[in-house]
Amino acid sequence: MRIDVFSIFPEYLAALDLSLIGKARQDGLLDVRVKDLREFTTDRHRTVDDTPYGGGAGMVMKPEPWAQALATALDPAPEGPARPTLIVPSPAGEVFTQKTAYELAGAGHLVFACGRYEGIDERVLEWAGEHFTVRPMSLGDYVLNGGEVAVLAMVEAIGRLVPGVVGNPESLVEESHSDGLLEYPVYTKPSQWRERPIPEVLLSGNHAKIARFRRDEQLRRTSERRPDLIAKLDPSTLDKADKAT
Ligand SMILES: Nc1c(O)cccc1[N+](=O)[O-]
Repeated sequence: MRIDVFSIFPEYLAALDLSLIGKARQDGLLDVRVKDLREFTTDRHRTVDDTPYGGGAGMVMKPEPWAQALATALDPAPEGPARPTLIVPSPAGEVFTQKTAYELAGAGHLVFACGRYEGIDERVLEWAGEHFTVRPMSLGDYVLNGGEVAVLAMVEAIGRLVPGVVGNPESLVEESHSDGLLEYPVYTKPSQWRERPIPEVLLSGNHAKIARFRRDEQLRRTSERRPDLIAKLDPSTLDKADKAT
């Protein structure tokens, strides 16, 4: 998978050189290219913003640097009909979820445009629609100063699902949101810590009982912390035993 990221703060994306994503880049599983938007300006001040038409506070990102930058993500031209997906982190975007991460993990080429200030001139997204599948995307309903933090989160969530990136694919199965529920609590040695024991069933060696305990904990946690997810559950994901809970 090729991933292009454009930002006026490319050093913000240095975290993509680390850990799992960093290793996937070294192994050639992810081809991540971070570029400074200011490389695509033409004036001596490397200007990327200007005042908003219609007035209002703040500045808006100029269209031409973005068009020049995004055009480099189209080189070499996509093979066949598949168009790169342009993700624009924005509070006005669709909500990014684990389902989105799985969907995008299957894409061949993702491009991320990190907006700053009051945002990117809307005509950039209109122009980009001729060359990309454009998807404004939000991590949640809160305000950030730019898209870089969101890109770090999305690239990690997507990248780890690309085959070969995570050593043991099994570890992807029982995670929060992988089955629509929150993950169960985990414990490790010592079995007694500051007068706190671990749930006894985990020492039983009875795999069926342990599985039941973990499933019950998932349902309990999800009901307590994210009742909205329970409402969304596909009834088929609840097996007979769950229904008996
Ligand atoms: N919420 C927000 C923002 O305020 C600015 C850029 C990106 C996001 N987001 O992805 O959630």
